[in-house]
Amino acid sequence: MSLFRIEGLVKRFGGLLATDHVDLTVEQGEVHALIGPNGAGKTTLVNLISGLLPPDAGRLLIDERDITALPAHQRVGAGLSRCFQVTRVFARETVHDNLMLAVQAHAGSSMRFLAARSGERALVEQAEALAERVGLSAERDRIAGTLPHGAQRALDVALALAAKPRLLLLDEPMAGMGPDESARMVALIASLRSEMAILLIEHDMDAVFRLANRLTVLVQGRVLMTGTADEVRGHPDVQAVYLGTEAEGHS
Ligand SMILES: Nc1ncnc2c1ncn2[C@@H]1O[C@H](COP(=O)(O)OP(=O)(O)OP(=O)(O)O)[C@@H](O)[C@H]1O
Repeated sequence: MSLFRIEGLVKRFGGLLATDHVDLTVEQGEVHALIGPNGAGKTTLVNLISGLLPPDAGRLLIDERDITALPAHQRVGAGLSRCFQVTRVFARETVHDNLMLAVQAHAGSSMRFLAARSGERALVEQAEALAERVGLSAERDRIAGTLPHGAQRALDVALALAAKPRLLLLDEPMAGMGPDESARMVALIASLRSEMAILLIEHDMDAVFRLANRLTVLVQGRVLMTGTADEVRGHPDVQAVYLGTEAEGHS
């Protein structure tokens, strides 16, 4: 049984089929990459998954629970957490305060039965554990907006992890990063794999091929193929349609 399943998903914009009967599964412990040339429909699919857009047909299931009709915020409760291409970090707050806001927002009902002081302590411990998880413990008291870009993206991942997701949706986590920052983000994503399923949308093909157990290639809204890195690399249609455009300077 797949942790996450997309069945026959369709999205039309007027006469354009931006999502054309897409089927896709993500297994527990898997990094599944979604790739495709510009305009293939990756952003539309991400918006359908996170609930920012309603589909015209099809279903989305987490652990066999149908989440198709749930609004975005309720999908988080169902186990879906998203990192954004545009970061949602509060730039004027410290790293620690950003994390405290996130863990408070997701504190379960069990917290309400704790005395105020031990409840607060438990939240602080969670915030500190998240900072450590993404390598930001030393930056605890830094104003988030003053962190280097890569560290801000790591903080964004930590904010998504505060929801304790079963499926983490990463939308171009390496965007705008230099090689060192990318390498750190690759290591971070790899370290999360055992705890959750990850759907990764990323243009950095080195990172994708290093991380992904399977890849789905999207072209004009349709799934061209799903396979391992070797299967995708070796597929003549992929080389023609996708990697060909990549070599011509697609970012
Ligand atoms: N709100 C909208 N209204 C009309 N057409 C749209 C809308 N959003 C996306 N499209 C169209 O749907 C198609 C898929 O776009 P989408 O942004 O999902 O592609 P993408 O693979 O994410 O591309 P990129 O890598 O450039 O972000 C494109 O042809 C785009 O012009």
